[in-house]
Amino acid sequence: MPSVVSKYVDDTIQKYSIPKEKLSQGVLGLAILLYGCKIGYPYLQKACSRTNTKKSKKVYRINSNGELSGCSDSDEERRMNNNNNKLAVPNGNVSELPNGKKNGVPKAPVKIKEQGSVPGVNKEFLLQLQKLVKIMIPGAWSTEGALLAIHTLTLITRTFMSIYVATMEGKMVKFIVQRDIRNFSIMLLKWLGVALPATFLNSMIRYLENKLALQFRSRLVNHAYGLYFKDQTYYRVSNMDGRVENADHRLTDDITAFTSSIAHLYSHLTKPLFDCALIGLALAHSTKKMGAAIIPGPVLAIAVISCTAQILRVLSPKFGALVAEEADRKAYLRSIHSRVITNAEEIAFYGGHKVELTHLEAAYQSLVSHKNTIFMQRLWYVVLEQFLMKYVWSGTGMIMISLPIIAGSRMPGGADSVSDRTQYLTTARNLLVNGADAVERLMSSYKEVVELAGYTSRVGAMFDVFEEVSEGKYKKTTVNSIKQWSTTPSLQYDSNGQLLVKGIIRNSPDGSISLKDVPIVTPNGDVVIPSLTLTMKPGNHLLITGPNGCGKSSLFRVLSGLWPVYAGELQRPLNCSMFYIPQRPYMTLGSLREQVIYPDSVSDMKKKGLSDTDLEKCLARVSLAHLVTREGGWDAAADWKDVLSGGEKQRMAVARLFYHKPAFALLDECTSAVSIDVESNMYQAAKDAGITLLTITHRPSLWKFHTQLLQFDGQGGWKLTDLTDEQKTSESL
Ligand SMILES: Nc1ncnc2c1ncn2[C@@H]1O[C@H](COP(=O)(O)OP(=O)(O)OP(=O)(O)O)[C@@H](O)[C@H]1O
Repeated sequence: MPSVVSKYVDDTIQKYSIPKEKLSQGVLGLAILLYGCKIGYPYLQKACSRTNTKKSKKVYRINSNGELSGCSDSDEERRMNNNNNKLAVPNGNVSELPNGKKNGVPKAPVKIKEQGSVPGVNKEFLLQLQKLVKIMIPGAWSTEGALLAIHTLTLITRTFMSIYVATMEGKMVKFIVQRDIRNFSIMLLKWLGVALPATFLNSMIRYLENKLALQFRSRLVNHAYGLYFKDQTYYRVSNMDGRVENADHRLTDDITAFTSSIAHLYSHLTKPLFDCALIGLALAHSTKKMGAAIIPGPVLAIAVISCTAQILRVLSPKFGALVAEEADRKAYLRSIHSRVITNAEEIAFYGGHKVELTHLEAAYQSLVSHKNTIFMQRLWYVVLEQFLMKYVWSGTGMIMISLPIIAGSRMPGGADSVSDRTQYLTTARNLLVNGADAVERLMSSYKEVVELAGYTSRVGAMFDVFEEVSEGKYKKTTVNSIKQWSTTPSLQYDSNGQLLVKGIIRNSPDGSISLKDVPIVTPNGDVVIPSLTLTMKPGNHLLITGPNGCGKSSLFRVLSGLWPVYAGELQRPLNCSMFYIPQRPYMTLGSLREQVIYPDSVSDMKKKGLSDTDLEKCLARVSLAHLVTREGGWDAAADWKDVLSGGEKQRMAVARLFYHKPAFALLDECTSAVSIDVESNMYQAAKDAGITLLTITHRPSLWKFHTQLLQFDGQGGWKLTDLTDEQKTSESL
């Protein structure tokens, strides 16, 4: 491959009659040009380090005018100490309650940002980018590697074509001035002949850029989904950890923006670099042909480019941080929309549309005000950029191309006829326009690089959090006061006050569930129960009671592995031996069949050798057999969340129990909307199927199906007793 490229370069040099001995001078010009870029580079670095000196825990707030403003650590600390105004937004972030209204509209929530660096072009950005590139391009022989190679080749070919066209135009003008109609006509035909491949190449560049972006996106999305759906990470990211808010937005919009940005930047950076190099050579050749010295022109250009780069460096806004903040606010607005859609019925019953509207308006206003800030900053930056790059550079270009004409005639061997000068001027002007365009694109790419840093920071941070969370490393801002009994000696904290996961989880040898000195601790760090010790053997049906918020459901979360075992030892059978049914039943997408077999797929069902007749029996046990005819058969698909009533959804969830037949059923008030007679039938059927019940309930009618009673007192205490026949019958009454 390199030999092909070098042969092509050699051929081209020969074709454009660039004398080989003069090549070194061209390369010198290029080196000076690159040196200019090197001068510009510290500008990037300094800009970043300036940004990074502001690493402090920055708090953004929306003031009463809906504008964005920052406040210092001390401001934030003060607010952190004042917990009265706090509310936890759904994703676990801490927000400030609207403590005042302006025109009846509450202030938008104030988000406390994770401590860390502000996105910018720095070492962290390069490391994150490197990590992401490794995911997007797994190897040189991958599809992405091949696409990248073709893309690069297309970009180089396009540059050669631009030089060729510029030279042709120069010759055409020369033939016009010489009144040489024959040669002019031949040249015109050649020029038209080149137009077709040139336009194809332009379109190809755009096609390859889009194709690359999509290919990168697919790689990242596959990698992200792999992490997100590994070990219940999707649950832990939003419940146990507070660093990634609105993971849905990061998985969709942010990944798309990142991949489009990087694919665009690749062509936006590489093509101008090729352009600069090859156009520099061609310009040097034209200048030499005029018999003028090569050096003064490029030196002048480098000096001007360096100066303008310095000016732009000092005055450039922090686009990376602005873009990251914009993505944050978009994600927040989207999450509020999703809440309205998810809870539409409840909101409609309450007539809560005014409150929801004010939340939406506040979130939208916060996004609009931030966008206005960006537009404003861009306005002034683009004015400056355009002035420097269009006018200052054009003036410099005029001087550059006039120098050989003014000085050329005095040099021995310089071409000096009017037609030669015209040809030189046209070629040089075209080359210079292309070259200036390339340098302008390089300079303006800085803005895009900084924006890319914003997306990289969001996508990279998301992957880091996914990886850490799947390893059980959580970080969450805890604002609740730790309850008194949290000083349990078994809990261990690290130097940052984060709880350490020190408990042991083992497979149970005899198929029972047992806890030994296991505390129940919420993701906020609250210790709900300091230490719990009990054993549940198959056939021992356990009833769990206690006041609201005492930790009943939390016990199930620990048993299912959603919450960590911070201390002690948990022995449990394999996860497939336990089946959890929540109070709010979940209906999946798909057919009626898929509702019963969830979370199995139809192919899992076939592998198990089960048929629709078996499923019908499952439905019959929860008195739902009529659903098959009512809904139009097993393949009927609907939005089951809306189609089924509350009680029907709960019964459907219990029907899954009869399909999966686990050893233990963890029933969390899962029949609260089911009539008492059907509920009793379901419990009896479950026991008859050999399923051991662990039931959380406030209904006395269910006591008779159990053998043991676990009572929480709401103060961290608990009591485990056997249920006597007398208790069962008296409580059932
Ligand atoms: N995801 C969470 N993040 C932080 N705290 C939580 C979370 N889930 C539950 N908690 C807290 O843990 C405590 C116990 O909650 P749990 O759901 O176990 O109560 P419960 O006994 O099942 O109550 P109820 O009878 O009302 O269902 C409560 O104080 C609750 O606020």
